[in-house]
Amino acid sequence: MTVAVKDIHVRYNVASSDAAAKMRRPERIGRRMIGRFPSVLVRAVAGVSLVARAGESIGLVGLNGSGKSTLLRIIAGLERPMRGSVFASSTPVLLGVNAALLPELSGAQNVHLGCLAMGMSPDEAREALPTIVELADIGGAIHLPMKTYSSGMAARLRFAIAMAMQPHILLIDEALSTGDAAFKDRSKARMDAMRKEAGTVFLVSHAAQTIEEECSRAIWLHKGRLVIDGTAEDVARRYRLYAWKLAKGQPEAAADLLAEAFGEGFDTTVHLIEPPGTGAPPRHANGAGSTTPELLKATFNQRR
Ligand SMILES: Nc1ncnc2c1ncn2[C@@H]1O[C@H](COP(=O)(O)OP(=O)(O)OP(=O)(O)O)[C@@H](O)[C@H]1O
Repeated sequence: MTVAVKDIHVRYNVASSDAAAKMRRPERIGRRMIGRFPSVLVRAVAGVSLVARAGESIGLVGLNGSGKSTLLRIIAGLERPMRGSVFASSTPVLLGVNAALLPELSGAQNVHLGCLAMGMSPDEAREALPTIVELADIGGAIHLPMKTYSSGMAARLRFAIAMAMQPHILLIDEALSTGDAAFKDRSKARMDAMRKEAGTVFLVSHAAQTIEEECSRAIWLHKGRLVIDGTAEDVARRYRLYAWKLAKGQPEAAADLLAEAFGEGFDTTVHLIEPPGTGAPPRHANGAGSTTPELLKATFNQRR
C-alpha cells in the first residue's frame, strides 16, 4: 500500500458578502471595525477515507468545488486537515496547473528552481537539466521566459520537472489537460512506467473519458464526501450520466443517480498499526506535517 487516507475533514471559513448583506447595519459596522467579517463555513472535504495500492492509477472526479484539489493538497502534505490523517510510503509529488514557476525566468532557470524546491542539491539540479529538457521537448523555447509559453508548453515543463524526482506517488491536478496528443502519449507512457515500478498516480480530471483512458480506479467526490470508489469504467460511466442529466436540466434524475451511487459504494475504514519502537510521528499524522515520509502500517476494511 502506498497511501492511506483516514477520515479526512477540511473546513474553511470564508468571508461572505451575502452573510454580510443579511446582517443588521450596526452589527455589520461593528464587525468591520474589529476586522471580523461575516463568514460562512465551507466543508471542502467531509470524512474521506481511502487506501491506494502500488501500481494503481486513481482518478478523482466530481463537480466544481467538490473537494478534489483540496484532497490532493492534503495528500501532498501542503495543507493540514482539521481532522484525520494521511500516511504515505514516500513523499508525494504534486503536479498542479499553478505549480510555482516564475514567469519572468526562462524555462531552464525554472527547471533549476523547481528541482531545488523539490529538495535536490544544486549539483543534482544541474545534472537533471538535460533529462528534463529532453522529456519536456519544447525545443529552443527552454531559453525563453516562461511568460511567453503556451499553456501546453508550460504543462510539458511542469510534468518533466515533477518526473525528475522519480516520484513513487504522483498527484496530478488537471495539469495535463492542456497538452497536445503527442504530450499526452508521452506523459501516459511515463506514468505507466512509474506505476509498473510500484508507483501510484492520483489524477484529477473533469473529463470522464480521461479517467477511463488513464486510470484503473476512480473516486467520485460530491460536496466533500466520497460518493463511490470503484473501477474507472464504472465510476466514469455513472458520473458522466449524472453530469449529463444536470446539463440537460434534469436535477431530480441527477439526484437519483447520485443517491444510487452513494448507496452502492463501499465504506472504507482504515486502521493504523504503529510499528514497534518508532515514537516519531509519520509524515502527515494528524495533520502534523512532519517531514519524515515513513509509512505506518495500515489495514483497511470495506463494508457495504
Ligand atoms: N483556500 C481556500 N479557502 C477557502 N475556501 C476554499 C479554499 N480552497 C478551496 N476552498 C473551497 O473548498 C471547496 C472545495 O474546493 P476544491 O478546489 O477542493 O474543489 P475541486 O473539486 O477541486 O473544484 P474544481 O473542480 O473547481 O477545481 C470549494 O467550495 C472551495 O470554494
